[in-house]
Amino acid sequence: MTSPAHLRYLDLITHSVWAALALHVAFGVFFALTGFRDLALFNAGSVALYALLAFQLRRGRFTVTLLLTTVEVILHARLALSALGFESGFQYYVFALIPAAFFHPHWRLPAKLVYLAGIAAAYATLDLSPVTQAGAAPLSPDTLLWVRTFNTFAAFGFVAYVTGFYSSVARQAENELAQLATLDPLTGLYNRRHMLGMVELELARLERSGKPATLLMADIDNFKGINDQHGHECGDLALKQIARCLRTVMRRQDHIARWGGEEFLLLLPETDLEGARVLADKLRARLAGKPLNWNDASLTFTLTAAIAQLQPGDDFLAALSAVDGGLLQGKREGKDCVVTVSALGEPTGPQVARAA
Ligand SMILES: Nc1nc2c(ncn2[C@@H]2O[C@H](COP(=O)(O)OP(=O)(O)OP(=O)(O)O)[C@@H](O)[C@H]2O)c(=O)[nH]1
Repeated sequence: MTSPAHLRYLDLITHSVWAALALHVAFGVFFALTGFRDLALFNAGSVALYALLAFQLRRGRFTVTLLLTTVEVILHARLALSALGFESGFQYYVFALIPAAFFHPHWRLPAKLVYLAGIAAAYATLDLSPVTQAGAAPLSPDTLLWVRTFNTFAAFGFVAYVTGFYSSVARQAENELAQLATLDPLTGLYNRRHMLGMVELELARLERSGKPATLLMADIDNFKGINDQHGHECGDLALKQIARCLRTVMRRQDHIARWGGEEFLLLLPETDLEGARVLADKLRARLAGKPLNWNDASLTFTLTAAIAQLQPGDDFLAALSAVDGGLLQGKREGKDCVVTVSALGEPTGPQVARAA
């Protein structure tokens, strides 16, 4: 039973118990100094309770902790209000119990609603009782103002802490979801779906600006042999390193995705064929210069690439199939080379270049 939600809640409850302990020490001293002996004694009992709860929380018993805390908060509020009156603001702490119960990771909604009804009823008895309204021995107006202000800030502070805690959890979860939706989990590069969105955007830009963009498809040579000889774990590590390598060579505005197993698609905005060829050679040189050390072996990689320039009005799928065809041609002609094709699929210029 150690799900992330469980661990998060345990964190929250642990911080809250320590905060409650500190608060009760402070109030214990205050009540002792102002002559409220009963309240000081109750605080001493509360400090002992919170110390015990902090200790047993290590075993993850947060339901017991929440229920005992609830009883303590309500009894304490009752006692303090009976002594000092409703104006002292000790009832505010009851509100701080609401988020603590609603974020409980194992309680279902009906349990939360029952709990909520229970603390609402307890609050109503505090609110409606003449004893807790008046208080037996009210403080001086100045002291009362200080106590109420302090209680307001402490209770609001707690609610703000819980809300902030869970809003940062929600933000983190959103970021993780966004990453899952856009990134390839192994290499951290864009996934195919996100790349299609980027392509759409770049094509729209290309239509407006008229500046060329180039598509570059790269495939690692003989990758099957890496898996077969050194295992899948080595293959995965190699892919990660290759992805890092490719990314360091590209410009910031270039886009790269893991298109398939050991196949990468790059979209290079404002880059013509000549620029793409230079980049492809840089990629090949960088790969050659970055061997992967695996056990006693030093593994070097080569890639075959195909490039096609996109003009305004070009169809992306046709260009994609053109670079796919270019790749096949490069593989047939010995790999470790760059093949230039037109977006319509006909080879243009020097078809296969090997200079690194
Ligand atoms: N470790 C690992 N291997 C992968 C992954 N995705 C694809 N592969 C492997 O990549 C290899 C691709 O094999 P092929 O398509 O024959 O390509 P190749 O061996 O690179 O041959 P050429 O492309 O002709 O040079 C297969 O063994 C796949 O299992 C991955 O995520 N991790």
